[in-house]
Amino acid sequence: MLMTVQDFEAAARTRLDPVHADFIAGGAADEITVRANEEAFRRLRLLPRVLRGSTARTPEITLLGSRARTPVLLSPTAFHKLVCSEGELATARAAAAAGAIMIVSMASTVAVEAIARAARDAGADGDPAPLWFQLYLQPDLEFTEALVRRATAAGCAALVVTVDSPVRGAHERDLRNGFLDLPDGLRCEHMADPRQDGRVRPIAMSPEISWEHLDWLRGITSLPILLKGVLHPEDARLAVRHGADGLVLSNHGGRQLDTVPATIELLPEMYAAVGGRVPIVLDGGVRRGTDVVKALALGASAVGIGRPVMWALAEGGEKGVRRLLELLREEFDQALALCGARGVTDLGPDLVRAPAWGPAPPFPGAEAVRPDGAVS
Ligand SMILES: Cc1cc2nc3c(=O)[nH]c(=O)nc-3n(C[C@H](O)[C@H](O)[C@H](O)COP(=O)(O)O)c2cc1C
Ligand SMILES: CCCCCCC(=O)C(=O)O
Repeated sequence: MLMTVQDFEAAARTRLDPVHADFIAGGAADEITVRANEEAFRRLRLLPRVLRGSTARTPEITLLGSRARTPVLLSPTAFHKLVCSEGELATARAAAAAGAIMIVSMASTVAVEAIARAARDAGADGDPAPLWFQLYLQPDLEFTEALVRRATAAGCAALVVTVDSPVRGAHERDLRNGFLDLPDGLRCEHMADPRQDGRVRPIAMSPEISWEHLDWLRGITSLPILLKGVLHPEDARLAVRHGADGLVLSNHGGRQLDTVPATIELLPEMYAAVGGRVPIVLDGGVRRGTDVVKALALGASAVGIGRPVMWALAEGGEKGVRRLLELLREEFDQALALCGARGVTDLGPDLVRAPAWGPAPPFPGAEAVRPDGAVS
């Protein structure tokens, strides 16, 4: 029985080609950050309030003009057809049914126009949350602009610009497995270049990209822009100054620079840096409803999930992703109730306890300073 995100991971592993399972689960280099993301959530403790007389609870949020029935977003993940023949169409239908914002990856294996149609059709009797579109800014600005226009025309309500990828992270599992390209028959639909008879270009991850490119993007679109992958508080301040409307506090699920901190550990500092001026979406290691509560309590406006969506899609296609989103909603609702909260606005940092780090051990050979300041 599929009761937890972990169950989805185990079930997906039995269905997936092991090379593809590694592509999804893997991260950069020693995968220290991959593990850190989940471990950091596990280390945090919740301190609930009692006797609050709360009855109706609502998980709803409005984020940069997008209304959603859950604070759990689908972070952008590439190549859904690798794990399910319907690919992003299945994911979009499930997200629409759950009223969850789906961030379409620029590296999707279905075009954004078709994804948007699937979401609209699936959400017809409900209230589908809008799609957002993720972008790697390409040095070829004409191509980038055309893609922004396409996503906008398809109805995407925000742009999520991934900024943590001046080069690709060292995905050592993929290198060992020889997984260097999509299998025949699959392609990144958005990289087909109309100026070159539909030839599919590689996605450029370019160290040339700078704040000037963001300024350029700000000038060509009125959609809200979120920057995904800002980790340094000074960059968060710069992002606000350059007109970003939101941040996705993300370390790319540990797939770019290994050994960066867990995102949940960085959240209080990032929240302080932006001072509530723009919303923060956090992703990386969110696996439980209690993780959602912890992130929102520490200042996130919403959270994103990456790998769990791929596992659910591999396990059960559209139905699998629907079940995943439902189980996270149930867990989140139960955690809210147990915290004595009615909704996201009742959550604050007073509900979270972090373990004390304790004093760092002295460097080998360094003089030890005693608590009274004396040097031994
Ligand atoms: C298989 C896979 C593909 C991904 N593709 C993209 C992508 O195309 N663009 C992007 O910005 N991030 C991508 N990411 C990163 C996710 O958006 C997200 O930051 C990360 O998965 C969150 O961590 P989690 O997997 O622990 O939930 C990908 C992650 C995975 C696992
Ligand atoms: C060269 C294609 C890269 C697609 C982007 C996928 C991604 O971000 C990942 O983490 O994997």
